[in-house]
Amino acid sequence: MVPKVYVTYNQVRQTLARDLVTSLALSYPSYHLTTAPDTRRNTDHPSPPQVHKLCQEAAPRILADFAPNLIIAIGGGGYVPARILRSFLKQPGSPNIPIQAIGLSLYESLGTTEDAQIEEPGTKVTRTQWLDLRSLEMANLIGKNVLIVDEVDDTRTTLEYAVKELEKDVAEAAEQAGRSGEVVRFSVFVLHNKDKEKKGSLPKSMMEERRYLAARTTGDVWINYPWEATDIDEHDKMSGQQTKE
Ligand SMILES: O=P(O)(O)OC[C@H]1O[C@H](OP(=O)(O)OP(=O)(O)O)[C@H](O)[C@@H]1O
Ligand SMILES: Nc1nc2[nH]cnc2c(=O)[nH]1
Repeated sequence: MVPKVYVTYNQVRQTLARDLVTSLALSYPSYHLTTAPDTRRNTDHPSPPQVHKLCQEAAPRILADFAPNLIIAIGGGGYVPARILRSFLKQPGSPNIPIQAIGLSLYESLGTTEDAQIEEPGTKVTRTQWLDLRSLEMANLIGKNVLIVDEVDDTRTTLEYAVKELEKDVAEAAEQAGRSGEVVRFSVFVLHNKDKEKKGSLPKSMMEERRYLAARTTGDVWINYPWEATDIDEHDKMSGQQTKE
């Protein structure tokens, strides 16, 4: 059998860039030419057990400090971490913490980059699903603790939108119920927070009261989560390579 050799688009791009710089350097010897650092070159491939363990590790702090009565998962990326987390937050003798979902979308694969896995941020957050805050169950939330879960905090645009809009809607619902003095205490959990300049921001009180928790802080790398993989064996291979590196 002929062995398969995998060459990624990034390797091809890097090789072409290096060759171009070499030939330009020959033509323009008095210039110092070099390839610019490619911040998008790096990708991360957390494995399913790694994702599981990030949730497990965060659960005691979430229970102790946030004590959530409800989890709101930001779909699609927040669904899986929220569900895993629920198992670790389950207390003997108490029911599971319910999960509600909101659907927000900022990133799309436009198919314009060479690396089809890396998506481009859009310019605005689109609501694809929202909560009915006038419902009886939601009215029960007034005065309670709500944990918002997403998988990644990149530019923070999505989280800013989610927190702002939820706070606004909950305040309206509380007013309508004649309970405007009672607030909902929102906290945030993400698997990964990228250490970069953020476009969005979260309420000062949330940060000061440490109601924001990221299981890991990473560089500005594109993270390929296992639930997005269309070839899980390939994803598994990439995770394995990273673990060895
Ligand atoms: O910090 P930000 O720059 O806002 O990016 C983070 C958001 O981007 C992704 O969502 P996406 O818009 O891709 O939707 P999806 O979860 O349905 O894929 C991810 O799930 C976060 O919600
Ligand atoms: N899957 C994934 N979605 C994102 N949305 C914003 N940043 C990321 C990322 O690094 N990975």
